[in-house]
Amino acid sequence: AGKPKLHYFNGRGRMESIRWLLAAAGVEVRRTVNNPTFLCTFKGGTLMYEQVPMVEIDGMNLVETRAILRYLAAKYNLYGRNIQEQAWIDMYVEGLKDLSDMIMFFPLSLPGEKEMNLEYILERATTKFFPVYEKVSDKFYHGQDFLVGNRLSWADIQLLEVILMAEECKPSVLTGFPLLQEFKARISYIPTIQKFLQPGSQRKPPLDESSIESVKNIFKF
Ligand SMILES: N[C@@H](CCC(=O)N[C@@H](CS(=O)(=O)O)C(=O)NCC(=O)O)C(=O)O
Repeated sequence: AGKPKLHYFNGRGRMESIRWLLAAAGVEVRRTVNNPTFLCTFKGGTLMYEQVPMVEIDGMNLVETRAILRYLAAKYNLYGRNIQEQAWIDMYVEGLKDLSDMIMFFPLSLPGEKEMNLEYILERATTKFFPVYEKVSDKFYHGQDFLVGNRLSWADIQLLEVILMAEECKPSVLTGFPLLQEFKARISYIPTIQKFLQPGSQRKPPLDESSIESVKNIFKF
């Protein structure tokens, strides 16, 4: 089967977690189609909700970010060995989605709300979410290196992505979470992930003012 083809604008947004998962699985992608008129080129039913992200893979035009992520996690053996492990992975990735959504939409904050929103993000990250993963990490001292089933899964990849997003908000955000600091170092050195973290990979930079304008123009909001 050919390489997956990603359809999205040339920025992070909802597609970034998909790029992470494909990169961690060592899957090369065909060039991302980020032509601002792409929504129009798919009229007529081949783009289910006429929305992106859309990933062309295995003869399908997959849409809906969570559906795409689940398909890729299962396809590349990153979704647990059984339904119990899958449930643990789901609990971790859905909790992480709540935090990553806050950070993803932060650049779109109204001018007078940026400081308040950032404060809320950091408070949620350090009091609600990171303590959960720090506690889970405690088992790392019992010979386990990963969140679920003692092997790399979608949950580990998503946690690393969100840790780096939170550090972009506040570089010292992991102070007080020594096990998460070790987790970050360990997962970052997995060869496929280490390559994705190098310049020149498919990884996108945080949204800046100019890319926000282009997103608003493409999606008319
Ligand atoms: N639930 C969908 C939402 C997708 C979505 O809203 N996509 C936006 C682009 S973005 O918000 O992800 O940048 C879009 O295509 N909007 C165009 C439209 O809705 O017509 C998902 O998770 O994939």
